[in-house]
Amino acid sequence: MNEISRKKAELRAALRKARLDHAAALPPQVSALVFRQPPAPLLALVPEGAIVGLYRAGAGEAPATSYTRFFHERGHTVALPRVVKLAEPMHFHVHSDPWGESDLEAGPMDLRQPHLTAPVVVPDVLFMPLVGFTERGDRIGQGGGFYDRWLADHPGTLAIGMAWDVQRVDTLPVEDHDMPLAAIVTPTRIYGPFA
Ligand SMILES: Nc1nc2c(c(=O)[nH]1)N(C=O)[C@@H](CNc1ccc(C(=O)N[C@@H](CCC(=O)O)C(=O)O)cc1)CN2
Ligand SMILES: Nc1ncnc2c1ncn2[C@@H]1O[C@H](COP(=O)(O)OP(=O)(O)OP(=O)(O)O)[C@@H](O)[C@H]1O
Repeated sequence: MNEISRKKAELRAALRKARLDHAAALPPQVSALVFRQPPAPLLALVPEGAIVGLYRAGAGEAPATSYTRFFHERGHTVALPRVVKLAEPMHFHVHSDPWGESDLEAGPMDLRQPHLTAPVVVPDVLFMPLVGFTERGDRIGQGGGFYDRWLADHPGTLAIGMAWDVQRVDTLPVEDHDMPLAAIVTPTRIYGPFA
């Protein structure tokens, strides 16, 4: 492992803990209100008819289900990531039932994901979970490289991060393969859109 990877692994562990502790400490009446619907400056980044990729949050992650239902109700095709093996790329599959989630199955890491049979799509706008971020739009994720590889393969997609405020750090080690974000939303702020 090189120096940067070691540093990233350390940061990831600390930030994952901060994220989990923060989410667990939120009073239910607060968690019910945050990330309810995308704020107007973010909505302006989502063209009519755009395919919108989101995620099914795991423990501690910023919840994305309300945004998913919101875009689905507005007539957008919504999609969620599906991962099979670490070595295989992640794909986005149509999520047809954001209210009942009857179209999801158990995936790795306790994540729920669409079945293999749901159509694969390429989101125009992608809301993604962060482990850490900077106010300039640098990000660090779970460490699988799934999002970095997917974004490298789909440079036309606009990437928006969702996070708790406690996940912000002053600087992150950046490697050549790291793909920056177009904007970040937290319960209190919007960072970007970056030019
Ligand atoms: N909500 C949500 N969905 C998401 C992500 C995410 O961060 N959040 N992902 C963001 O990437 C992808 C899933 N990421 C994954 C990352 C690692 C492994 C994995 O198998 N890791 C270990 C096993 C660890 C364990 O089971 O405890 C391994 O290295 O073998 C699987 C999926 C797609 N969906
Ligand atoms: N475009 C790419 N092509 C090939 N490998 C990549 C690419 N992007 C990232 N990787 C590999 O993925 C692994 C994890 O990368 P990194 O530490 O940046 O994770 P991360 O940004 O936290 O993960 P993610 O992108 O899933 O959120 C690294 O071993 C890296 O070499």
